[in-house]
Amino acid sequence: MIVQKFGGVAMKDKQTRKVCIGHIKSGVERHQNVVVVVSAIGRGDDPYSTDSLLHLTDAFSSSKAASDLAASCGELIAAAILSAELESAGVSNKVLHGIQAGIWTTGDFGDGTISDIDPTMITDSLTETGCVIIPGFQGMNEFGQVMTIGRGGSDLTAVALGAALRASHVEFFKDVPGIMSSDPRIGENYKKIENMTIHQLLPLLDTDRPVIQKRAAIYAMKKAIPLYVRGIASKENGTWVTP
Ligand SMILES: Nc1ncnc2c1ncn2[C@@H]1O[C@H](COP(=O)(O)OP(=O)(O)O)[C@@H](O)[C@H]1O
Ligand SMILES: N[C@@H](CC(=O)OP(=O)(O)O)C(=O)O
Repeated sequence: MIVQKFGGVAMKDKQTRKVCIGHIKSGVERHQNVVVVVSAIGRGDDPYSTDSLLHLTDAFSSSKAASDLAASCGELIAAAILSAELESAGVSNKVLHGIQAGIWTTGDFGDGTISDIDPTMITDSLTETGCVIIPGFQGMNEFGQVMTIGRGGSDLTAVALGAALRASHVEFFKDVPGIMSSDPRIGENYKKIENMTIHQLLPLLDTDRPVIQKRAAIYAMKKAIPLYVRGIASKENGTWVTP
């Protein structure tokens, strides 16, 4: 089995999600079981993006628990939409969220840490359907409260699930065709890297908008999970990142 992660850009609109559905179909055909981790739709001011949800009221500064609960809804909405669109494309699937997903967190609201994963419901569901969708960026603390795990945290959800489920690798679908020698948004002198180690990747992640969340890369290194970073719309090979 593999884990596929689709971020806010991949989930942006029906057009991009159609492309994602093609990747999920191919994933199920090749690997039988695919766990799909989704982020909230879009970025910035887009409706239902994480930032939009966090700005719904300035009173969230008085309740980090309420702020996290609102922020977590972005991934939940994305999971529901993708689930429906997959069904309508003939791909049977199931969404697991909250306690069902078995992701336990500790630490501070807005910046929690994954403390444990109980993958029982995911593995049980994979006997019924080849595609299980998990909203990224969140888990539940010991009091049953929803907690988010830091910006860009769906990458960590994907890697942690990959480790807990012993996935062969975790695939990330990005708006770039792979990992470049430097951020293509910043300069022009970059080239795509075909293969690299996670150790080599880490220095590239010390930037405002890293291609993968650094915590997720460190988790993958500790748990020895291979990563494959590829373009959403690109036919070319992506970048393999090995432990
Ligand atoms: N070395 C790099 N190679 C490729 N992309 C990079 C690199 N460093 C930063 N990036 C940025 O990462 C972005 C892709 O990640 P992001 O949009 O955050 O994905 P997601 O939507 O999955 O969270 C690219 O648009 C690019 O600007
Ligand atoms: N939606 C959350 C979590 C996340 O990982 O998003 P993305 O995969 O779009 O970077 C955020 O904006 O921080």
